[in-house]
Amino acid sequence: MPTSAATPAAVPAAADGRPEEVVLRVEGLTLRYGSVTALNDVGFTVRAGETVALVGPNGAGKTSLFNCVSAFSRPTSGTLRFRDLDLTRSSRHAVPRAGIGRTFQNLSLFPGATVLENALVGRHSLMRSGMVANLAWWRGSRREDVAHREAVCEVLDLLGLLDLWDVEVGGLPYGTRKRVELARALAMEPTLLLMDEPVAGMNPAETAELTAIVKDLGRRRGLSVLVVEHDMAMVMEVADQITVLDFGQVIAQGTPAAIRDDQRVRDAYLGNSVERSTPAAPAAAETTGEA
Ligand SMILES: Nc1ncnc2c1ncn2[C@@H]1O[C@H](COP(=O)(O)OP(=O)(O)OP(=O)(O)O)[C@@H](O)[C@H]1O
Repeated sequence: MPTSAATPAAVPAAADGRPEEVVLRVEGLTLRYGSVTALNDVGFTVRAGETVALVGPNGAGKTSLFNCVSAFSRPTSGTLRFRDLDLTRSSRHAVPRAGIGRTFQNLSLFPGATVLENALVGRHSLMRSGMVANLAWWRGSRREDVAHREAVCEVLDLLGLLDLWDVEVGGLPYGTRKRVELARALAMEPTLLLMDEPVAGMNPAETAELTAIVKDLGRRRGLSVLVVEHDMAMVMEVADQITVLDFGQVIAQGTPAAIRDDQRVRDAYLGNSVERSTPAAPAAAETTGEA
């Protein structure tokens, strides 16, 4: 599986201390829906192995940005590059094949299929035939494709799902189903994982479990992650960098410590919730204007 590079070699660092290799570059991104400007001149980067969080109040533009990165929406102007791929010109089908995986705010699993079958669907971008055909094939065939199954079982093991491989997804608790969805995204061997509100609707134990998994993916396994999340305790725990949007504009960027101490962010969004949910801040780092 993609994350099998369990302990990545030391990553070359840029002058700002962040990894040098840029995986996702967003520059001057603007998206208008008629008279509504959902994104206005947004810029940031996701570097190799980094977890970058996008936060902001309702309507700030987070989903609009995710939709641009997934090629579900075409930006009005600006640059959006995933490695060498121009995402402003890509079809949405090209995005997973290029190495961008996604989990959704609302679960989109096959409830009558098993954990293994659902995760195997994530391999479809690595196969020649389509997703539904693949699902039917896996169910109907006794022939095993060892490489695909082994890769998926490795992902299930990583996410604590291996014991449940033959259980139908529909009967599983919500938090477990969210992990199955993550397994499906990881099974496609992404370089960049987009996570849309991964802990929304989870109880505290499920949230803690998923938070640990996301940290592990980014820090120990070298996966780049872009996460939208309203749970600021989770964001502060997993993020290397945070970009804060308000009314479609970037109002702050930087490390969790810097964001926590940024007055504009406090005024616009965080209020006192961060103080309640995170330990006392160390001396504030500078927020960066660049990504
Ligand atoms: N299809 C659309 N047509 C018109 N306006 C839209 C459309 N989608 C989003 N918007 C507007 O764009 C702005 C940004 O919305 P978006 O959903 O991206 O925000 P968000 O930060 O994801 O909010 P939330 O946290 O509530 O999901 C909002 O003003 C929203 O009403």
